[in-house]
Amino acid sequence: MTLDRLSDVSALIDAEDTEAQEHARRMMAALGLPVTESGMADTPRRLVRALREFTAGMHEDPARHLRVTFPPEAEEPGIIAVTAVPFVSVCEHHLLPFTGRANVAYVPALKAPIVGLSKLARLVRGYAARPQVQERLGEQVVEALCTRLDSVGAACRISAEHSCMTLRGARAEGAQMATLHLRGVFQTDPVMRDAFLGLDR
Ligand SMILES: Nc1nc2c(ncn2[C@@H]2O[C@H](COP(=O)(O)OP(=O)(O)OP(=O)(O)O)[C@@H](O)[C@H]2O)c(=O)[nH]1
Ligand SMILES: [Zn+2]
Repeated sequence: MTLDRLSDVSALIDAEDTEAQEHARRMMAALGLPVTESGMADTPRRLVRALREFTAGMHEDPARHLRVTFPPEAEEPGIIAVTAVPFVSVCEHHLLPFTGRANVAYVPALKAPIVGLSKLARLVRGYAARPQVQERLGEQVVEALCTRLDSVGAACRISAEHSCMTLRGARAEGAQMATLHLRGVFQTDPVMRDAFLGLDR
């Protein structure tokens, strides 16, 4: 098959997922869902595709985005941050989506290279595109900023709504999970920590 058309690519992905679609169809049937009715006949395929989309980052290294760097623009690097980065993830317990926003910051070492702004957003969204728990997501973001960049500190604050808690189970509608990960100067210097926490106020 020549992959010169989007529909060809689509067909190839579906062919690879035949087994998953069959399992999805059986699961739905076992749940008593009317999977043979015309409206739902294509639902196993859509379900598998949706899960593929939510977990597309599983086999990639999101920290690769930090490889493209620029020379520093300022003598005193200070805090470099992106706030309100939106992301979608799926909790590893239920495979149900959780959606939220992250504030991400790092402080480059003196004269250390910096990264483009979008790479911080790509980092968050890349780690989010996996079965996750929010704690690990925040941890992975600061770990990457500390180990892949020449930085003296990194921070990540996430606020997210977990549909497994808000739409089912506890049904705590509107409840948000908040996590905060601080490393380096953000941990040792209260002024830096407060500056980070005050970024979107
Ligand atoms: N700490 C943490 N917990 C999460 C996250 N996402 C989902 N959970 C929780 O994972 C837990 C799984 O608990 P279980 O008791 O095994 O699952 P459950 O029977 O579906 O529990 P309920 O959701 O209380 O109905 C639930 O309390 C979820 O709220 C996350 O990112 N971090
Ligand atoms: Zn869950």
